Amino acid sequence: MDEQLAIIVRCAYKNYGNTQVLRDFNMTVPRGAIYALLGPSGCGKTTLLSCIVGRMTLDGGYIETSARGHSSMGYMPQNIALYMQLSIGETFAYYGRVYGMTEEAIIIRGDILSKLLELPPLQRIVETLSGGQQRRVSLAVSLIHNPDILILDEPTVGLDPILSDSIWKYLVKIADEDKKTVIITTHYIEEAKQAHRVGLMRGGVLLCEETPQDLISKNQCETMEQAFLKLSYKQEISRQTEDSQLPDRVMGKTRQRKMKKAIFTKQCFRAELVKNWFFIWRNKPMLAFLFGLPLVITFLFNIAIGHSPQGMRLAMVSQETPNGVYDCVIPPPPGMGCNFTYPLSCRFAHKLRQNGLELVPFEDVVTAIEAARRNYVWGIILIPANYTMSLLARFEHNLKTPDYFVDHSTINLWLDMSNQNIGTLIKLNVVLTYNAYMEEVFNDCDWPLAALTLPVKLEKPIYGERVANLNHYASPAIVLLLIFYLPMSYTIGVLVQEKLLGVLERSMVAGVNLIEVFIAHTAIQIIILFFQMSIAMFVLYYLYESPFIGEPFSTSLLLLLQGVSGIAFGFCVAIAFDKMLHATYASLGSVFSFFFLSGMVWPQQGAHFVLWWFRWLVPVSYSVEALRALTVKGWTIIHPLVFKGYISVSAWIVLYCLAAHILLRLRKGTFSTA
Ligand SMILES: Nc1ncnc2c1ncn2[C@@H]1O[C@H](COP(=O)(O)OP(=O)(O)OP(=O)(O)O)[C@@H](O)[C@H]1O
Repeated sequence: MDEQLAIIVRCAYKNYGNTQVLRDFNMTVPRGAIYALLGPSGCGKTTLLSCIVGRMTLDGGYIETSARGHSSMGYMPQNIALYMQLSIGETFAYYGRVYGMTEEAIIIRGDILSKLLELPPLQRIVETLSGGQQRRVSLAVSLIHNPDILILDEPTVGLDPILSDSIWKYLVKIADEDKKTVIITTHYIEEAKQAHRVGLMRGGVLLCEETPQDLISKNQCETMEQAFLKLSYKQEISRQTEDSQLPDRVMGKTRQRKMKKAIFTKQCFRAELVKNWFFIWRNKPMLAFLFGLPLVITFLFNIAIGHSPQGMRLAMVSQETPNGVYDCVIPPPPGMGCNFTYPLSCRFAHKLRQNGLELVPFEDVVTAIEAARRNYVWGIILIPANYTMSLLARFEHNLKTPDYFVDHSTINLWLDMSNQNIGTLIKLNVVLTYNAYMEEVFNDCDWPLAALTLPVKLEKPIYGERVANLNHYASPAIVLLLIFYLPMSYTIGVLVQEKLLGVLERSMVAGVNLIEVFIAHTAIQIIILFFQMSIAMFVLYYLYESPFIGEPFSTSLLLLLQGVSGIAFGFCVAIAFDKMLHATYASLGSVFSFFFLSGMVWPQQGAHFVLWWFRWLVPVSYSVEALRALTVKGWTIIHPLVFKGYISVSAWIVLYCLAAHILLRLRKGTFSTA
């Protein structure tokens, strides 16, 4: 490239779908000149600048610049594109670090720019500044590293004329004295008089490229505005013929030099790390969400799930006593021994009440069933006539019990099973209550308990507890899903927001790459994850005593890996979707699927066989099993089931990173919403 030139654009073509924005566009920017790019709204100025700074790629043609690296170029996008939670000083420090400046140089340069641009005090948070002040900070950011080439997209919009004038004077000074090159777009045609060269653009084509004086004199006009109007009319008249002459798209090779930079630099990583830290620290509601959610969810999970329903109404029809259950109001006398003057049906009724069931007396079964149909009771218990006598006779005659005693010693139970959980729990309650009351009778009478119980003896469980507890079963799944979901939603929220504000793109134009963004983001997230994990595990395993006999380090490592996989998944979603709503739907959809497939609601072994075959495709499936084995069984990483969990979660991290890389390539390296 000619030494005297800073930027050349040749035969450039750019389309957005079917909309052609640049058509055979040519432009030559000399070194040390201010080049004012003028044109009506929508003619393609921003698109062209985006291609020059590398935010977008051309569809045809080529762009060459004399910039040696990211720090040779300063870019001020059209939108404010600033991190709202940072102060002005922190914003300068962030970009200064990205450009590799020393802390001292950043301070000196920041002072110069804040005087020049009349900025508010450096400790003011960007969010609290007016629109005009934010625009000036944005301009200062593009100047912080004193670049050789400045690309400014409408820097003077909304500024008062005196300030605009001083900015123009500064630009002229750095161009004349320091040989800096400036490309500036503006809607204020007259202010462009101070530029060394003016390019008039219309409909994606450059109409002319002259000095302001030549533009006025060659078109025999008095002002630039008149010259622009004249050229626009000329173009309008000859558009038909021009259109047919210009090819729709150049088929030749596209050449757009990407600025070289190492995959990972300490300076960008540090800048990202500090910026992320300030973002979280300044965002108190976000902090409350990050630390409050694991606490609230695990707490709610424990108080809302796994407990037996209380006060369930059960109709009781007792044919043993003249007034049914009304005769059972008086509790059994204490220490009555093996005495059956107090009916056994009343003893059973009393025990059922003790175990949380509300018994509603009914005279007959038909009315009771009617009550169940009206949703008044969950079931009906029928105690037959002569129950006590028949039961005793059954014990006495055993295998030779006459049918009458068999029928009259049998309690009938009808249940409303429309709610499977409540129906099953009432059934279990009635059976367990029956066993307990019978044990009492056998003990009172000194009869052998072995004659009562099933000839199957349940020994102490090898792992877990004697009575299965749903909460304890689901704890590993809930903690794992939480540790996946929280970093994922945070990553998606932060990155899509940064995309929408244009700050991520600006950082990337300044030289940050997504690997640095990912690593810095993950580093901060790991600190947060540590607290989130501790909170969730404290509530589940300490406060609500879910069984934990495992090794804390291996457990934390698995959870940490799961958290990192959540971050990586969040990255994929944030790259794939530009709109917050779409990203939210994608994340919610996946978390819901993981929720069902993790075995939290129902054991994975009970899923459809197709799901069982493909459960390796479910990112949390093996890790939940591994976590259950780690916590309840106390197995270690050397056990194949636990090892599989670690391998699975690590493989998913790699897979998500690969998917993010492919998505980014498909998007031609841009990470923008444009
Ligand atoms: N992401 C996009 N998808 C589709 N069309 C787009 C997209 N971005 C811009 N355009 C269209 O491309 C054309 C050029 O847009 P561009 O922003 O480059 O214009 P501009 O000259 O900078 O306008 P202004 O001066 O108003 O900022 C416009 O017609 C715009 O509607």
